[in-house]
Amino acid sequence: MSEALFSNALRHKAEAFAQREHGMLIGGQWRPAASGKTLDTFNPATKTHLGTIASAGPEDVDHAAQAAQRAYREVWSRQTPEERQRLLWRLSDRIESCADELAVLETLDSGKPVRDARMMDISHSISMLRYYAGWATKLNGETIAVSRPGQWHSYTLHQPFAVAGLIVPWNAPIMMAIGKLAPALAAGCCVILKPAELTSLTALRIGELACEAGFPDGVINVVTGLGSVAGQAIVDHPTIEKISFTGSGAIGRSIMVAGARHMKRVTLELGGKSPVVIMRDAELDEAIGSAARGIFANAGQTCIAGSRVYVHADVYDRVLDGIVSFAKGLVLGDGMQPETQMGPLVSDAQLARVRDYIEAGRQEGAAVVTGGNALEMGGHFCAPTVLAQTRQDMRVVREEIFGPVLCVQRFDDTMSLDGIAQLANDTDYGLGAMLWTRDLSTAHKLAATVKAGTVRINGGGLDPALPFGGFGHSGVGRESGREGIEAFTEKKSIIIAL
Ligand SMILES: NC(=O)C1=CN([C@@H]2O[C@H](COP(=O)(O)OP(=O)(O)OC[C@H]3O[C@@H](n4cnc5c(N)ncnc54)[C@H](O)[C@@H]3O)[C@@H](O)[C@H]2O)C=CC1
Ligand code: BAL
Repeated sequence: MSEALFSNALRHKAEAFAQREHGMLIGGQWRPAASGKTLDTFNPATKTHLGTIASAGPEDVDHAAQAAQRAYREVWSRQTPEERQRLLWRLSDRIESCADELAVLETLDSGKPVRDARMMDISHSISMLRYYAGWATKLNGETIAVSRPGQWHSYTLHQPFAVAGLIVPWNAPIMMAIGKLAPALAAGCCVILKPAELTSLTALRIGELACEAGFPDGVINVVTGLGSVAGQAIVDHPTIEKISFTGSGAIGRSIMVAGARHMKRVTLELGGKSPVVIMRDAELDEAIGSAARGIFANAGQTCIAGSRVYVHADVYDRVLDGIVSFAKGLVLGDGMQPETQMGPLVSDAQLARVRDYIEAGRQEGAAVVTGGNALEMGGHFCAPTVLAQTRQDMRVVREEIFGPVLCVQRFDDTMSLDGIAQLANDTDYGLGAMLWTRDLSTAHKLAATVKAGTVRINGGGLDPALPFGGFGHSGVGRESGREGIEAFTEKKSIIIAL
């Protein structure tokens, strides 16, 4: 870990960027909103003003859509896959060379510890770009043997949407932006990226780096502004054929409905209420550490956070004690301090939401074993919280909290594996699940029955090559892997009568 990450020089550089007058990247030009409107962004650790961004309206979105259409027609659709590959790789190199600066900017805007921003968010983004750079030259169709051999020769092509709208949230701003930009650009789409209004700064810096990397004007457009205005205008725009969205279930549903008007193709990643199952034979120290990190990383503002833990009664006390002492030992603070392990929540609204959930848990009979309160530390801080004596019917167990709040329950030998799977599956969501057991048979049986897009057994993380997405209310479609790039294309069948 570079000591420079914590240097004043880097912080001043990032702050100077934040304080610049930010336009939006539309057709290769940096422009203010047509209305002249702006929005302010704040540092969640200190509540101090960080910068001002443009607040786009439908007119700006229309300019971006026109610029993207033009760029697709005149330039991008004529580029070779190898050229797309080269540009994606160059962008990854630019990001790598500015990795520390980007991490600091991400921390100042989102509150996450800068070490995490650098080692997870930025590193994963670089890997994602390089993974999809490789795909640009490999997105082949297939030759398909048909039922009329000798009469027909048939094959398929993957053809990109001309313009894709990428709407990303505030919990992992760079990672979410790159997770959509990389496959869209590799597939051959031009894009309009709309970062969350709370955390737009790194997307604007990525826009600059993309220009430096040599992406032609209009291929990457970055439009900032309110979701209800700029985001909605992207969803409603008739020539933006594809929407890739990550965020809340409520907005995801509204995008599905609004998108249907123009038959838009929609990919939705909508969060979860992911279960962690710890069997009696689990490697307990690892399971405890993983369960605690899983919910307290990024202050619980992680779509795949394991927020419900089910533990075998024989090891329940040890697991609960272990997670509670992990929570009590966490160093909270400004993400720019080297010792900080958990930062603030992104905003006052998010803190209020999390406090409301904790209060609802108390009212419904949950026991607050540790935490349960906001902290007067100058920012939107919430104590890492563990709730025991929780039941399946409680709101804290059923709804996504998106904060550092873990619900723990026990099961015993009277419960079959199917019963354990039913507990895990007793949710509208289905994004992730984590299983801890040394028994291979148990692991595979549970993995097959648990309703989740990603099941991890005894550890493991995310990988650009693995499809990522959810069952049920966790979303529609998959990102990453082959599915992630195919989602930015239409498949066409071609038949030649011989
Ligand atoms: N799946 C995930 O990773 C995320 C889940 N969430 C969940 O959502 C809850 C609320 O967070 P919010 O910031 O309110 O999420 P949100 O869904 O309102 O915001 C996410 C993105 O959608 C945009 N947006 C908002 N309204 C839109 C609209 N009408 N049309 C198009 N785009 C729109 C926002 O500007 C932002 O870029 C969180 O507490 C959490 O439970 C939030 C962020 C990420
Ligand atoms: N930058 C995240 C918090 C805020 O702007 O209110």
